[in-house]
Amino acid sequence: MAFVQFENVSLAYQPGGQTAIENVSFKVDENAFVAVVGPSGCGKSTLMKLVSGLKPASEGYVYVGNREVTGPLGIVGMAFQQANLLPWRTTLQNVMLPLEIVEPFRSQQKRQRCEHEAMARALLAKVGLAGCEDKFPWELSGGMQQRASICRALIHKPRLLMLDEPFGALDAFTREELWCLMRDLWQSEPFTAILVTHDLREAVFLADRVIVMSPKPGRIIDDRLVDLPRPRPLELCYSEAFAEHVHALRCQIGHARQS
Ligand SMILES: Nc1ncnc2c1ncn2[C@@H]1O[C@H](COP(=O)(O)OP(=O)(O)OP(=O)(O)O)[C@@H](O)[C@H]1O
Repeated sequence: MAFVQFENVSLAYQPGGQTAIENVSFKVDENAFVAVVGPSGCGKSTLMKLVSGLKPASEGYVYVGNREVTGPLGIVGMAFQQANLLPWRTTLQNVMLPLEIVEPFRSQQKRQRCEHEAMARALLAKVGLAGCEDKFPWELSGGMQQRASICRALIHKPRLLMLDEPFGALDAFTREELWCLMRDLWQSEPFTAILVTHDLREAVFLADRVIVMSPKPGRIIDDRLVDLPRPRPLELCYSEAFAEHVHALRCQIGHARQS
């Protein structure tokens, strides 16, 4: 079985109401990087809620790690468009938050406080935030906050990372910097990643596959293999092969919106 598996999944937010996503089936292998794109309102965030167990399916089955998802999963890390750091906690304390909640770290908290803190400091250093451990979120730029939020999503070494537009609110240069950061984090210690994005270049740069969804109700209309070699330098974004992938995705979404 694949690491994430959807079998004929539909979800209506209101019982008997219109379906947000309909009859969706796909598989994601362990340690793959998959992007989900589609027009606004097609159900991308809904898909994330179903994978992470925040919403149950109205019909069909969702499996993660060979088990049916029946509630919120501890093996998931999440990052969103807003960094959502807690303003009363320092950067280090924000990054350590999942270790206070997720097992087995929660039970080890008192005995292994020093080890946990060292893990958080090492991760912050890896994303270029050494020296910011004691700063509060409002003392960090948007890009730095998002780096910290990615550390918080990864600190408990989740097997699955869910990314819902994490770079959407950043300027173009910072966004590209964070693409490279995400690429390097994933390559150095692979995890399964599902990225929701409106940015087709971002999807092609980071993902092995791009799933394209139709407008409401969301259905999968394409599952595109991105066969660009890894490791991928930023310069790849200016190659013909890269442009072809982006163009094909743009055409598909354009057609889906019109129909
Ligand atoms: N909590 C909710 N209650 C009722 N309807 C909802 C809820 N959340 C989302 N929807 C509806 O489900 C559909 C899919 O929404 P979703 O947020 O998954 O789309 P999306 O593709 O992520 O959109 P966007 O790209 O604009 O962020 C939309 O029609 C939306 O109005």
